[in-house]
Amino acid sequence: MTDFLAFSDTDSFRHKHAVTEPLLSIVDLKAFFKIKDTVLKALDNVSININHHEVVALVGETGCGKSVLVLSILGLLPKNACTEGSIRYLGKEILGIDEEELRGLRGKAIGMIPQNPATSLNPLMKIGIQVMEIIRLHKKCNKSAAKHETINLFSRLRLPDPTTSICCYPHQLSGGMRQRVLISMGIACNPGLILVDEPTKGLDAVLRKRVVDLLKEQVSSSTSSMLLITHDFSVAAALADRVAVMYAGEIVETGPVSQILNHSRHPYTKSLLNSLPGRGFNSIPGFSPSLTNLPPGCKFQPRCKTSSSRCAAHHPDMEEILTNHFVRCFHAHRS
Ligand SMILES: Nc1ncnc2c1ncn2[C@@H]1O[C@H](COP(=O)(O)OP(=O)(O)OP(=O)(O)O)[C@@H](O)[C@H]1O
Ligand code: NI
Repeated sequence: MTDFLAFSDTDSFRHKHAVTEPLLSIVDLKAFFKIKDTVLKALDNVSININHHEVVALVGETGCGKSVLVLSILGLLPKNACTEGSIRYLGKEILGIDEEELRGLRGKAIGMIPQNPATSLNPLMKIGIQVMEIIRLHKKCNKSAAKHETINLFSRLRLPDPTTSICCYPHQLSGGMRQRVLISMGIACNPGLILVDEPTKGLDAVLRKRVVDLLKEQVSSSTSSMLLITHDFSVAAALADRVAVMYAGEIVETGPVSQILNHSRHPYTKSLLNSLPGRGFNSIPGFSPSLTNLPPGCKFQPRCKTSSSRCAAHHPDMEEILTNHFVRCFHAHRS
């Protein structure tokens, strides 16, 4: 626990370390699930940095490993998972640290806004109490100060009538309100890094815009960085500085948001963008490979229209084709 005292004062620690090192640095992260006699490779050598005050969007089809990446950062993977590699937060290794140290990290240094508002709140507890508990745990403040902060947070997130809504139970709230309660829990302690899993999933257009605006406000009014998982490129476009595209457990392209949206070089990213309603609605033929039986060579090759024999035999490395724009494709230069 002592090792992580630095996390309890993230801003001053961050100041000392200036911007010389990333806030979060993930290097060659692997995550496997053992299922009977087979091994499912959910993450395969994932490397990604998140810099200070930066929003990185992680996009990719269902099952490609986005949530597993977020859960591995917080040490929340189930027991049948094995991990290898390195995850450093402000220079300290956090992969494989013990539960007590993780508790000191979660919520305070790294906040999480989980994927499912319907199952992520305790149905038997008033929502105000659930938020106050996080504040009291990490800020070591008394009940009335935590209550005051919770009301402030709720009004910042425009939950109607914050002083009465803190006494509501989750079932008394609409889906959009529950989503805002989860956002308030994720940002309650002003963490250095906020992990946000599909914040707009299942919301209508109006609520989607409201949630995006709230997250935008949080990023601009604090020093937080964000790892944002989304299927929705418009959410990435509205919030992210950088986009990382995942396919079958690995990152295949990363770059500044405008570069990825307008000048992507990986055939998978291009196909994803072409499958958007505004860009032709062309679904990607074929399916993602089974993570228990991955093809040799490039994992996208079986679905790729521009592949060559080299792609089927060899696995491409990430290559920087323009400043800060990395692509895992032998043919990135030709497009
Ligand atoms: N507890 C588990 N045991 C076994 N396999 C798992 C477990 N959790 C996830 N997986 C597998 O790991 C892979 C990645 O799952 P993950 O939930 O990270 O996908 P995702 O990219 O978040 O998808 P979605 O967009 O649907 O949320 C999937 O093949 C999934 O079936
Ligand atoms: Ni997920």
